[in-house]
Amino acid sequence: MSVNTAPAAIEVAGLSRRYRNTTALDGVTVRFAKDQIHGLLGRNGAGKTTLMSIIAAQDWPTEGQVRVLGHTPHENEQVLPMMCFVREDQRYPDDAQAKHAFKAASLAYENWDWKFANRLIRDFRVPEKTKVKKMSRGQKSAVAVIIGLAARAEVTFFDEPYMGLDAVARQLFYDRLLEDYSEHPRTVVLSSHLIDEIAHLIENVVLIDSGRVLLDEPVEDLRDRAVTLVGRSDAVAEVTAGREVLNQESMGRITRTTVLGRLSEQEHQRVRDLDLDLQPVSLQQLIVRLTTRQSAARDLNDSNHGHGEGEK
Ligand SMILES: Nc1ncnc2c1ncn2[C@@H]1O[C@H](COP(=O)(O)OP(=O)(O)OP(=O)(O)O)[C@@H](O)[C@H]1O
Repeated sequence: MSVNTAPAAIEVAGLSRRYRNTTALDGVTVRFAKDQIHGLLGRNGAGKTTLMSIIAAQDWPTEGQVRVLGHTPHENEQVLPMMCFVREDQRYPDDAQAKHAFKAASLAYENWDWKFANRLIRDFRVPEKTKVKKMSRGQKSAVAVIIGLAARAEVTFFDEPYMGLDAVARQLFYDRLLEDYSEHPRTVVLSSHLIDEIAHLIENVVLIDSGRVLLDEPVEDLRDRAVTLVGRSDAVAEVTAGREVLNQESMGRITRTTVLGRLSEQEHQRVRDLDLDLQPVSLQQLIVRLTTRQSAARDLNDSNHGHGEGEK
């Protein structure tokens, strides 16, 4: 596994957040490298929003430390304008129209780019003079996404920004994010359930489950953990024999199988001899399987060691 040696934009150590009956974060230690796009993934209720809210200083931890660009973000006037947190349930004043929301953002973020913002407003067809409160869910998401992009904050969090956006608008968001990021590199943390849709954008995956980090790995390494083989069923079965199968589909005599593990040089040769196709692995399938497997192992470990007693 390669180690991410880029300097950290965000460093989180031993972070916990407990509510009365819930432990939303449970000793999270993780770093997000500077000027990269990170995917923050996990099932519903895993703790993604809580983690981003605490890093963005919109919530307080019960325990642990956070540093953003070398500073403690909470009540820190120096760091707060460097961060932009885009969330679906963003509240705006009752009378605020979209143009007021953009104006407020332009004043809050020193790197705000009006030219880019106006282009995005046209692209997403945002009715600027409509009150945000009266907008459709997709239009509200578009307002939030435009602010997140045009702010060009040094650290930007997009918490499931696609909620309500149709397929065309989502693609537009991915395209504009990638284009603008390549011209103006910055640190982006993107939480999403549509893993395969964002797979080409993200360089690093942080996967959390029940408030703990299950996986923190470059996407490239993650993809290397499995292979997908397509071809004659008997030939695919020969090469994949004895391996853990993540996914299998058959149509007539053709089978498409994804298995865990790398192929040896010998196996690669066999793949060529048998005329099989090697295809990229679905990150979504891989992550779903790893989440299920690792959280089951952890639950077993916890029950053996009595972890979590007294919390429920
Ligand atoms: N204000 C709160 N009071 C009590 N419990 C909370 C509060 N906020 C979050 N939680 C709980 O903390 C846990 C983590 O929630 P969080 O919103 O961070 O998850 P998430 O990974 O963002 O989920 P989703 O993908 O569904 O948005 C959940 O069990 C949630 O019910």
